[in-house]
Amino acid sequence: MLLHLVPRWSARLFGASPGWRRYTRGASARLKGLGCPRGTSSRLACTAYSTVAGSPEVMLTPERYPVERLPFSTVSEEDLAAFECIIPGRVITDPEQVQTCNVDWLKTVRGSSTVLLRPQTSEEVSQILRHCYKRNLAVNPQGGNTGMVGGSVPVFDEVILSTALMNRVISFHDVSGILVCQAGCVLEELSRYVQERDFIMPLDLGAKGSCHIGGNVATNAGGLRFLRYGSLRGTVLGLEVVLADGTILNCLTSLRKDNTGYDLKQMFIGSEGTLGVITAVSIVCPPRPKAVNVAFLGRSAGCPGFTEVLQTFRTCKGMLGEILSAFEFMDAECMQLVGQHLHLTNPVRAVTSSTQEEPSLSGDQEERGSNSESPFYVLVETSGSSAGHDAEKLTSVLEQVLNSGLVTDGTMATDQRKVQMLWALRERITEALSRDGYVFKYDLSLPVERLYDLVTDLRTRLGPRAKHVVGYGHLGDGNLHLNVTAEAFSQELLGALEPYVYAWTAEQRGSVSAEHGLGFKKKNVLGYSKPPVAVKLMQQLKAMLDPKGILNPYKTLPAQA
Ligand SMILES: O=C(O)CC[C@@H](O)C(=O)O
Ligand SMILES: [Zn+2]
Repeated sequence: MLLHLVPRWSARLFGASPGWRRYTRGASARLKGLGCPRGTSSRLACTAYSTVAGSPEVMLTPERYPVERLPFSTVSEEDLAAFECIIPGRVITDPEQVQTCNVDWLKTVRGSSTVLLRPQTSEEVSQILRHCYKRNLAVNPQGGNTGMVGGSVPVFDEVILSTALMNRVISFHDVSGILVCQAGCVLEELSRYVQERDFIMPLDLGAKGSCHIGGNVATNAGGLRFLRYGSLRGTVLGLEVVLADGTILNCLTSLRKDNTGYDLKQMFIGSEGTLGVITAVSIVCPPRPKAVNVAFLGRSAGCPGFTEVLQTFRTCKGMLGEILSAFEFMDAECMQLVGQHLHLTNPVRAVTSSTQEEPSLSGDQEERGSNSESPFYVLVETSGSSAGHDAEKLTSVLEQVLNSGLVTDGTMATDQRKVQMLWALRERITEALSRDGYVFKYDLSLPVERLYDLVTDLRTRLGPRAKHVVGYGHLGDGNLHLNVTAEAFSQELLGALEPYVYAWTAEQRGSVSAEHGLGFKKKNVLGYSKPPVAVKLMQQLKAMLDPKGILNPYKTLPAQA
């Protein structure tokens, strides 16, 4: 039986944690002896949570959204027989198994496909697409199904083409760090594989336990290491892609420099399976940092300024230079939600008296802070090659931000387990939000100085209609994750959010999708971030590469008038 798991976000509760330090303002003189080398920079792998099967029914996408089925063929017995010839025993029609792949992990969209195909090779993908193309059957390529915008599941009855069994590492070069693998390799497994060889993957996401590298590339996923290692557009060196008509495009080179003609792979990176099916990836992996340190910082209430968060970022950039590997932020409502739904402990929450021990700080705790909730928290990570040197640098930053009053509380972790615990607070916000109710998600690029204004603006605009309006994200990349929760989906709330959020973003010359792509849910708002000429060119490219429009229809591009 096929068990499709929803994302395995990094998990674990805080427990007693000797070996990490808490800092409060004024404690900087005691910042000493930090910086044990860490064996790895990956966060905790964790238990998967519930499967879709057995959960309450998700509304069918065409019932919730205005979308018309395009005139594709429907899968016949003859088609199933043809698929069975291509991939014997890997044509899944059991409704329960297919159902899992019809629903996105956020449980917000649901297609009605009746068939799931599980090829193992590019040749098999090619034969499947050749058949679908001839028969005018629509295809939904699917990786780990961890997307946020409804791009990874069918809208109607598209054939689901899963990369789950395409999970072989093809080669790894231990001098260059170049990894070549099939598209269905799970990111966390690749991370483990390259770490054993003293490298790391250039990207890391909360969904690493389920997402596939092919899906990461197809959506141009950003994630938690973007600040340091940049976009997949830079780290992916080559791709193998099967085109809509079944042609195999082999651009799976491993060259760092190749200036011969157009860089075709870039067209498929971020195309969300609408231009071709990525079947293999060549990617350059950075050397594994010998030391990773994480500081988690907060501020006491009464100084709610986002300005101080920005100044802290500026200080970190200036003082940490090339070893700064992440600068993430979250607001107090996020912290409240990870506490409420996941029982994670706030490591810098101030307490009212010395009798209120925080178990997570029972080790070498420094000093208590004031007795209030911080309006913002930041997570700063350094990754470098010299443990002592890196810790010294981060310690100086902490001294600086504490002494200047930019932050009032902080904790620093040097060993892997504590680092993972701090990261869990940030990585598991998505999970906490989805336990809070229906989530309206926005993933925006904005000028950093305006990054939080939209959150406060929306709190006023929405009032009690929203349960929570939260802001968090990759501040170092100018990327805000604005999430609004409500008891249930509501057209009225959606109407209050959209197009308002998009128009606001466009006014700042931001992007309506910083890293999640457009998928099904955001395809009609592309025009807020791209001029009409660009949209038209994209539509022409789509028509050229997929003239029948069978690849991931209803996604990424607005329907042509
Ligand atoms: O759930 C979200 O809105 C963001 C998910 C992910 O991109 C993250 O950075 O945690
Ligand atoms: Zn993100």
